[in-house]
Order: sequence, then C-alpha cells, then structure tokens
Amino acid sequence: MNAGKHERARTEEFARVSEIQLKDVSVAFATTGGTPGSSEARGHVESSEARGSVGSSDVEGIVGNSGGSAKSGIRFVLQEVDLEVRRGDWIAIIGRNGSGKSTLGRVMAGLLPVSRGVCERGDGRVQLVFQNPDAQIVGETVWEDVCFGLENLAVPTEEMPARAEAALSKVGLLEKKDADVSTLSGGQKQLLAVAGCLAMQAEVLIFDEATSMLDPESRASLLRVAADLHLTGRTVVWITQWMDEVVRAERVAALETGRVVFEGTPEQFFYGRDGEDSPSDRLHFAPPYAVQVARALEQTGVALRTRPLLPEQVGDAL
Ligand SMILES: Nc1ncnc2c1ncn2[C@@H]1O[C@H](COP(=O)(O)OP(=O)(O)OP(=O)(O)O)[C@@H](O)[C@H]1O
Repeated sequence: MNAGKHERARTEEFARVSEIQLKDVSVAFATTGGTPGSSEARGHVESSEARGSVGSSDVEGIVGNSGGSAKSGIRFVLQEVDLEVRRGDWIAIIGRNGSGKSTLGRVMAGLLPVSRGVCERGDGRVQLVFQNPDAQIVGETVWEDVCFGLENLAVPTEEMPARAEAALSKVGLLEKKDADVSTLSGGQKQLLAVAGCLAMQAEVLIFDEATSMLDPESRASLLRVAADLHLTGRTVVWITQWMDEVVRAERVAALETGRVVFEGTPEQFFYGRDGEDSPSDRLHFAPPYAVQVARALEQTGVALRTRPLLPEQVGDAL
C-alpha cells in the first residue's frame, strides 16, 4: 500500500471509531481587530447549527497563519493541543479562567476554525450547550424552541413532532411543551438546550460550564441527564471548573494557558500515577470531598483498598 493510500485507510478507520481528533491544534486571536472581509478570518462564526452566540468580541480568529510564534496583534490561546475524543467517551476539560476551555469546545464543535493543525470529526453531529441558559433560547415556547434546530436542518415537517416529543421527554420537559420559555428556571432552560441538541440527533454533546449558573438541584438534574445520555451511547465533553463534576468523567484533560498539561483518568488526576504527586495538587485544584477524606485517612495510617472519588465509594475503600 503506498503512503497516500495507507494514510487514507488510517483516516477512514479513525473516522469509524472516533468522533473528534485534534492534532497539533493551535488557535490564535487577533488582538487589534482581524482582517475584515477576508474569508480566512472567521473567529466569530455564525453557524445555522449554533444555538447561542459564539464570541462577541470585535476581534477575529486567524486561519491559515502558519507562523509559529505570536507576533504583534496575534495571540495564541490554544497551542499544540493533541486530544482524541472517542465515541461514547465522557471527557472532562478543566482549567482556570482564560485557559482556553471554551475555545477548545468551540473548535471541537466546528464553530471556530483552527489556525494550525488538524481537527477531524467523525460522522456524528456535535452540539454545544453554553454556560448562559438565556444565550441559547430562540423560541418563545418550549415547543418552538426545540423545533427551531429542526427547521434549520430542514427536517420534514411531518417528522418534527415525534423528534421534538422524544427529545423533550428525554430531559423531562414534555409536560412543559406549551410553556413560555420566560417561565422556565435556568436549569430547565439548560435542559431545553439539551433537548434541542437531542432533537437534532447530536451524537456528541459539549457542555461548556453548563452548570455554572445553576442552583445545586438544577446542576444535579443536568448531570443526571448527561449521565443518562452517556449511558445510552452519547459522547459527552464536560467543560467545568467543579472538581466534583470531574469525578463523573472517564477521562480528564487539564488546560493551562492553552496547553494540555494533564490527560488521564480522574483517579490519576487526584491521586497521581505510580506514586507521583497528585496532578490536581500540582495544578492547584482542590480535590473533591471523598478524595480529601481518603487522603486524610491514609495520613493517619489507614490502608485503603481502593481510591474513592465519590462519597459513596469511601465505605468500600475501607
Ligand atoms: N473572540 C476572542 N477574541 C480574542 N480573544 C479571545 C476570544 N475568545 C477568547 N479569547 C481569549 O482567549 C483566552 C481563552 O479564552 P476561553 O474563553 O477559551 O477560556 P476559558 O478557559 O473558557 O475561560 P472561562 O473559564 O473564563 O470561560 C482568553 O484569554 C480570552 O480572553
């Protein structure tokens, strides 16, 4: 097989098994206003599939800039990111404010072009749920809102009711289908956004700090819905700063100033690999309660059988 064929076969194989692969991806933003009118400057991407606003600043993403270093007026906010999200994964993306989490989420969703590197997506539809519940509501009623994406996708009218109903029922909002969206709580609005994604048959859901404006009960219910979707085969990318949400993930990628500085399991993140220091300590993320209890027990000489991440796992570890 010649090199070209081999590469194509590998790519096809990849597209079957995987949803998103980022290889050497960098994203730059112009800091002094982009290149208006240039087809290559599309940092503020309007997509018919985007539910909500993507970036509101007057600067624009730079595409096709093959230069490696930041020059005057251009700032790289993601650099050399290699990350693979496989079908059915639940990956948490964490990092401080400004570390590049949302930018990464938007790149994964295809809403933001990369300046350098390759971003490959498999066949599945990728949808984003944004932080601000109000940013992604477009309909006046729950029903209208969930149908909005379907209209954009030109789904035949006769197919819409079944798809909208199934999606609303999945998130527990079917009874509210005629409600005015202004009467929904923040948590219900986020669930409505998820329903919109489901109606559009999203395979990959990217939650961009989607719980950060919610009360504890709404947070828990959004997490439950995400966990349920994951169980039924959806891929979940969960961007967060909450460490007790990180433990729900199968994998964690930590960003620091636009670079991936850790990738591994939550257990490896909070407890360290093979005796190494805990990456969460090194990166100054306070571990969740169960991890703190486990560490305190170990310090008093208690040998634990497992490394608990959730409160309900502490008993089993003793
Ligand atoms: N459209 C834009 N134009 C210019 N700079 C941008 C733009 N969007 C983001 N940035 C900058 O890129 C960096 C990364 O931003 P990003 O929103 O991805 O970080 P984040 O980790 O999601 O932060 P937060 O937790 O505050 O949402 C920040 O310094 C931000 O100011």
